[in-house]
Amino acid sequence: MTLLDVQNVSYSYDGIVNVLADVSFSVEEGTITGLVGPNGSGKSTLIKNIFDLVRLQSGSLRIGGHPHDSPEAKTLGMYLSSNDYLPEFLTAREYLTLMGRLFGVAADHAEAEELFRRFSMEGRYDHLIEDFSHGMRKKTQLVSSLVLRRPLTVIDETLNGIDLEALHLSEREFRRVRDEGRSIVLCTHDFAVLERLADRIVFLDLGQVVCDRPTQELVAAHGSVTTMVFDHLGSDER
Ligand SMILES: Nc1ncnc2c1ncn2[C@@H]1O[C@H](COP(=O)(O)OP(=O)(O)OP(=O)(O)O)[C@@H](O)[C@H]1O
Repeated sequence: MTLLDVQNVSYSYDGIVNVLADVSFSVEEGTITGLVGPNGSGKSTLIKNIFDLVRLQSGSLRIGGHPHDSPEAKTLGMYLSSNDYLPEFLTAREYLTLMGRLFGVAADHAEAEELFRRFSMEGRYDHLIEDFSHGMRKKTQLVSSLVLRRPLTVIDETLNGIDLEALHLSEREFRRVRDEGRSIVLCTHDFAVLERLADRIVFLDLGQVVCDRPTQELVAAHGSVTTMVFDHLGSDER
């Protein structure tokens, strides 16, 4: 079943230049989708549209069949932003409690503490986020998404800044999320991660979807995601 449906979305910040131009794609339940594109291609703008952080100007966006700006849609999707802004005056436990209340679910603190241990943050769950390093904040964001189990999680560059051990664990956890029938949209410039994880790649360039294909098919045709991107960037059609 389709979990996220993006249809003909265009967006302009200034009313002159289209940052997104007629973007359409969909995300099925139980899948990992890689969202890739050069700097400034519109990935974050698209994500902001999906989560109603900027007002949709044209096209349609549905999450779980609900209009993206409805309360129903807003409980289904979680967005991990590319920055590490978290409420510094809360402990990690308080943060997860708060996030759980926003989504209307009870955070499983025992599971979160266990994930903190596995993410090499044992004993830090009751510490103020203010004292956390950049990587620890990123891992706190990841733990919150893993514990709160939203059907759709959009991860915008959150894997930047975490160490290899945490990346290894994250990949394992993301596969578990997929096996449980939930979906992830992973926005990253790390194509090796996507080749290992993503079922499908959506490539955005200059605000348009120029490739939307299963990863295996794409790698079979081009050799790698990097080659596909380089081929496109160097092509005459651009
Ligand atoms: N608040 C804003 N006001 C005006 N223009 C903006 C705003 N945010 C982004 N833009 C512009 O929109 C375009 C797309 O930016 P966006 O952040 O969506 O790209 P991106 O693909 O996420 O880039 P990156 O890989 O660098 O994060 C860029 O030209 C950017 O300058």
